[in-house]
Amino acid sequence: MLEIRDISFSYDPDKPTVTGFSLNVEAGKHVALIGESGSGKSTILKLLYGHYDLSSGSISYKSDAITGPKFNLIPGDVRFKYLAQDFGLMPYITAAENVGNFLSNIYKDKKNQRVSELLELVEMTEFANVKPKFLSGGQQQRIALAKTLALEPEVVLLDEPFSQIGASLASSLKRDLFGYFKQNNISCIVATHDGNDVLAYADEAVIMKDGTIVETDRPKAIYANPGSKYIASLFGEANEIAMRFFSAGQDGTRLVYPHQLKISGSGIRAIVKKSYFQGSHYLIKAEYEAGTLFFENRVAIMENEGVFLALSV
Ligand SMILES: Nc1ncnc2c1ncn2[C@@H]1O[C@H](COP(=O)(O)OP(=O)(O)OP(=O)(O)O)[C@@H](O)[C@H]1O
Repeated sequence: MLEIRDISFSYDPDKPTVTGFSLNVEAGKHVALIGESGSGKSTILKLLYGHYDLSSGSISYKSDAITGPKFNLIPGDVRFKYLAQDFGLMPYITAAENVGNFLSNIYKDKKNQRVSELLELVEMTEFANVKPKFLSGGQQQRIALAKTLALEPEVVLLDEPFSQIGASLASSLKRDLFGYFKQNNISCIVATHDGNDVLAYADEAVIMKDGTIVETDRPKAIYANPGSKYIASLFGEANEIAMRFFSAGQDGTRLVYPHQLKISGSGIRAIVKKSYFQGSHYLIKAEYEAGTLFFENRVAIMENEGVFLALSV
């Protein structure tokens, strides 16, 4: 088990970057670190890979301490693999050579077989002999993912691993990749600013803000009951609407996703401002008494048309 106990770290002594972060990750579990840009996700992954020395707290894997550059010349536990946002590929050797770069040349057949298997996993077989400098950003990212897995790590640390990969390929790649991790009992920690990236695949979601954990639970539980507008907005547009709009005299606010509002005969009066095509539906931006809100509708609505909105659940 990977145990992260109350760790703190700062790049600048006057400004803490990560404070009091604790997490346990069991073998084969998938954890998603989700948070806005600058919330400290990449820093956590780098600390887990021993890139920096902790200010306080401890990290251990199967009871071995993970320490920073003060204690090690080369960062990283050999059982871990870290995929940074900049991929770290070598530009002048082919995609296949990059993937097999860390594999031993003694068993050539075994090496070639492993490289082919990994290229197939990331759907890059046809680009095996192409150098990364001739590949697109998304293709390079897929090669980097394959390279990360070459040495059969026990724990993978992935920083925004799908950021450059188009939506259609990303969904099949995610299915294959997370399936592969489960099959091989590989623990995985993924940093992302988009909760939707990992809703289907993470066993646990850790929501980060300003270097601390604001919520941790199963993704389904967090999505259903987001706790704050910040958390809800990590899964897309979210409305925070005063309870009085739903029930006269009630205090407080309620977080409502756009798909939870529908046009009705009565309810919140709103004036439509814009309709955004989303494929299967339109996301409609409207103004109401308390500001702006978003709801979903099957068809576009004319600007300045008045509607009444009610909860669809
Ligand atoms: N090498 C560095 N030196 C100084 N400050 C840094 C360094 N790297 C990151 N920071 C700062 O630390 C904070 C956390 O950054 P970090 O990269 O961990 O956030 P993040 O959540 O991964 O963001 P993103 O989603 O944009 O990658 C930010 O305020 C950032 O500006």
